[in-house]
Amino acid sequence: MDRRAWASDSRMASIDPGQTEANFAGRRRVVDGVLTPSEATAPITPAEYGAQDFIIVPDFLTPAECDRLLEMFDQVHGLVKHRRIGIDFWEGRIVYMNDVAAHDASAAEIMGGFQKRATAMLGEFYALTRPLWTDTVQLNIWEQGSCLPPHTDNSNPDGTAHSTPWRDFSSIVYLNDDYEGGELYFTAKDRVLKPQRGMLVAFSAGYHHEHGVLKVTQGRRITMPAFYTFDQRKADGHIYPELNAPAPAPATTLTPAPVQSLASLLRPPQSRPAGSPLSVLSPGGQAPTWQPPGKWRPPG
Ligand SMILES: O=C(O)CCC(=O)C(=O)O
Ligand SMILES: [Fe+2]
Repeated sequence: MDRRAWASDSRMASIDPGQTEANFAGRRRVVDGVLTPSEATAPITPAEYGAQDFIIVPDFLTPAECDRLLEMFDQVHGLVKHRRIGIDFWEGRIVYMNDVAAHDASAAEIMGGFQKRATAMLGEFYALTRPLWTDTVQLNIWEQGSCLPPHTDNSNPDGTAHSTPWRDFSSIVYLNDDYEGGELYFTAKDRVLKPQRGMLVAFSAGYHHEHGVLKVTQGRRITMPAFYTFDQRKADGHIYPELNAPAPAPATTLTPAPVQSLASLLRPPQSRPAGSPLSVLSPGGQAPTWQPPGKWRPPG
């Protein structure tokens, strides 16, 4: 069964998730984070923000909210940046929402609250008819020189298996804009978006919204990305603690599976024993299962 669901007049109905020649052409324009513009390449101007088939909200967060999260990032990043997550590209660059929670519960609540707002916005904007779940919300650092080649958040260009195929939508909130470069480039549209502090961008995960981050040429770029799915099994238990409630054990179970405490769920994911069976985390098959933080797998 197709997990995805939207109204017949949804913007999604006219969005083709497959790749076209425009994707190939757009990807060829970006080499090592440097865009060689075509004659048609153009910025998305503020006057056009409301006219896109994806969400751009310039003032989603206030400057004070951005500052609070930037401060949290700086405090928590120092504590977690030496931890290995197993994905070269993202090593030392991710602060998870549960890292923030372990340090300051109220700041984590800000992240969770923003996610719920962004989820509701996606539901309304794309006239979705089934609930959408956030699978991770993070703070990311993009140091000078970093970039991200064009990609979708749920598929590899060559059709090989992707590490996060369940993702249906993505969002990014930009927490600062005191850097150079770091624009978001949409290959199929051949348009460039300049992030602004406090801005929310949210779009569908297929090739129609294939995107890359152009090279940060000066300063550091701090973002709050999140990814969404119709598949409740991938929902982040830190954002939806209600999903952690154990389901009643079936009457025939002689030795019930151990129920994981909230405190242990709040540990950073990598502190769970490698290879621990996911069924232990979701005794009733309803609670979310932890997934590796694969955001994007480099091609090949
Ligand atoms: O930071 C951005 O603007 C986009 C990041 C992104 O595409 C990703 O993390 O998958
Ligand atoms: Fe992405």
